[in-house]
Amino acid sequence: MKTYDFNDKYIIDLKSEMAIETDNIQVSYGKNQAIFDTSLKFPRFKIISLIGASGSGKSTYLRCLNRMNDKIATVDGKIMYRNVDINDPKTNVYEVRKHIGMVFQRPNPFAKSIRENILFALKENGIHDKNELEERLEMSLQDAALWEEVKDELDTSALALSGGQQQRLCIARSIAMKPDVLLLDEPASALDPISTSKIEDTVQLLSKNLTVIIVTHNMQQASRISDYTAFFHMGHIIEYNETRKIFTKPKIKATDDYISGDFG
Ligand SMILES: Nc1ncnc2c1ncn2[C@@H]1O[C@H](COP(=O)(O)OP(=O)(O)OP(=O)(O)O)[C@@H](O)[C@H]1O
Repeated sequence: MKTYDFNDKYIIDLKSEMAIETDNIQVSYGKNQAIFDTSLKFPRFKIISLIGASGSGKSTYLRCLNRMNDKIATVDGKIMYRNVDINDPKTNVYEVRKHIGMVFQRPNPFAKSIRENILFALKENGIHDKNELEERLEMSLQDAALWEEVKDELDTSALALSGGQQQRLCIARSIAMKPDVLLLDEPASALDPISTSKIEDTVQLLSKNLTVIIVTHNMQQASRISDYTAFFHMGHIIEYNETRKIFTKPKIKATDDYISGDFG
């Protein structure tokens, strides 16, 4: 296995308005440190891919951004969202997740109707106005490119949908809350190429209104859809730059080896 100097890194200096940023994040599972000193800034209305080999820490880092590691790991450092450190234990985690949504690798709709999958969390969060609920239902399904396929069967079970449709329903469920940031953990890895392409189109449309941070193993996908890409290696951020530059002219040898398949 090749070894690389973790101090040899390049992080782009971004100046635009940020949706969320992390300052010296460290994550440990018991004695095992999975993320070291990671400071990254994610600009508003952009798509950012997190890439790296299996076990490099991409999902661990992503999960920090809406406090999904709270019960399984120790997370030190700051995560700034709207001038608030959301990693502070005093910050209400349910409030955080209203603004920073997440969709996982495997579609996980509730065993309820398509309609209730969208409306459940809204009602739980105190939205009861019928017009508002109907509006959010249609808006989120439209934005997740699912409306035309399901508008006549909103009261049938979500579990009857195909895997790709279920994943778009999970995206719709997240965006119905009108989050600022959407975290996607390999959302298309369990899907066929046509469903994958629909998810990619959806993600690109969504970035008009929110910031998307996506973990992907698929480098073509990262280069097709993202504005910026962050490369992780063994828990260290090695390179963060415009996607075009990462894939055409990486500045760091480890990144170059990874994207050219000459790694490990
Ligand atoms: N729940 C957990 N408990 C203990 N260790 C974990 C847990 N989740 C991840 N790890 C460890 O943390 C490190 C980073 O794993 P992580 O899943 O974040 O990497 P990844 O880059 O997302 O990998 P993959 O691409 O395979 O999903 C690995 O050493 C992994 O074994």
